[in-house]
Amino acid sequence: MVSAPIKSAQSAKVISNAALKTQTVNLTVLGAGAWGSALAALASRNQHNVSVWSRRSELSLADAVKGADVILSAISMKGVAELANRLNTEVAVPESAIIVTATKGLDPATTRTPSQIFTETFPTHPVVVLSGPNLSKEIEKGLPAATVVASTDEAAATQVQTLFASDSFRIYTSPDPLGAELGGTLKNVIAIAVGVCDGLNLGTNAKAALMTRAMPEVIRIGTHLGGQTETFFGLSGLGDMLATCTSVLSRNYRVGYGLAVGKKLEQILAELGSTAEGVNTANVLIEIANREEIPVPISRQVHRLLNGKITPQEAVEALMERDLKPEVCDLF
Ligand SMILES: NC(=O)C1=CN([C@@H]2O[C@H](COP(=O)(O)OP(=O)(O)OC[C@H]3O[C@@H](n4cnc5c(N)ncnc54)[C@H](OP(=O)(O)O)[C@@H]3O)[C@@H](O)[C@H]2O)C=CC1
Ligand SMILES: O=C(CO)COP(=O)(O)O
Repeated sequence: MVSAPIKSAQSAKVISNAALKTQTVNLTVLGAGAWGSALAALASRNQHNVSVWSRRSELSLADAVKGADVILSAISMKGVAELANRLNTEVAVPESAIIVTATKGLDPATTRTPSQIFTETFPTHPVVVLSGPNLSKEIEKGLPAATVVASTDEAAATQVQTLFASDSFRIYTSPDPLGAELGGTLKNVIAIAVGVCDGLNLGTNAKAALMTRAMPEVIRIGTHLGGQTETFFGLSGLGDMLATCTSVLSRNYRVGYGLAVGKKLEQILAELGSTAEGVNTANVLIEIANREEIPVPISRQVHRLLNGKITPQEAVEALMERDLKPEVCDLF
């Protein structure tokens, strides 16, 4: 399955960033966590009008989205479906507003991605996915980073690109929202596996093998769900996998590391105090893999580990003892 063709015919047109930056955009960020706050700061630095809403804020959702040109959701996956429903039924979303989603997860009730939820809820609005190797703590410090804004509406993707782009945040557009979103989502489960690998001190060879063998697994399930193969080799796929699997800043990596050094999942999550989407994603991913009969050996061991069915050591043994086979990538 491939993504729908892009609506706009501007693919060859080079748009002047300088010209677009002169237009001030009214941006509403929904979610005042680590990622929503970092993205709001990037847009503020570009002189846009930014308001940030969260379920704890005094600002009502209706007031937050009033007059918005762009509405960006950066809340945890568990709240996305409810938020989309509230936006649809309780408030007046401006007709021409672009909806951007920066959440990396799968809906536990329906297995849908955030962009699928927003597209189904707001079929007349352009929906853009923002996803890439973006550890928010580094971005907050102004360290250089790159990301992808992906949409079937190329003009909308270009507008979002301009809204956030700066000398320290380089943004590429893509016509594959599902691929960009799924790369960022599925790698969280792999980051848990790599955290286990490091927590058990299994060495660099093991870590390289794990990340490399994770690629066909991510591509197999990601393409089955509608992403394009090449997207998984880009910033939002391989790029995000490398960032998340090799940084102690990653909360998903820290979940795996903590389990490997003998902590309980509940304790690790309490200590994190923020979202580690890979825990929920592992459950939804295994539901999909079982239903569609897609082999996901690494994610399956992560799922068993998270659900207390095996120890970290047993998870490693289960992976090493699989039948021997040729390397040739069994992508589909
Ligand atoms: N941090 C990062 O480096 C990056 C994170 N992401 C993704 O962004 C998303 C958010 O992550 P992050 O900001 O780090 O997480 P945080 O835990 O820091 O913040 C989560 C935000 O979501 C809100 N939220 C949680 N549940 C609900 C709900 N049921 N209804 C409404 N709002 C809710 C929280 O509100 P409250 O404060 O009231 O609980 C908070 O504003 C995740 O999907 C993550 O994978 C993507 C790229 C980088
Ligand atoms: O998605 C991220 C980096 O791109 C953030 O990773 P964690 O959610 O594991 O911290």
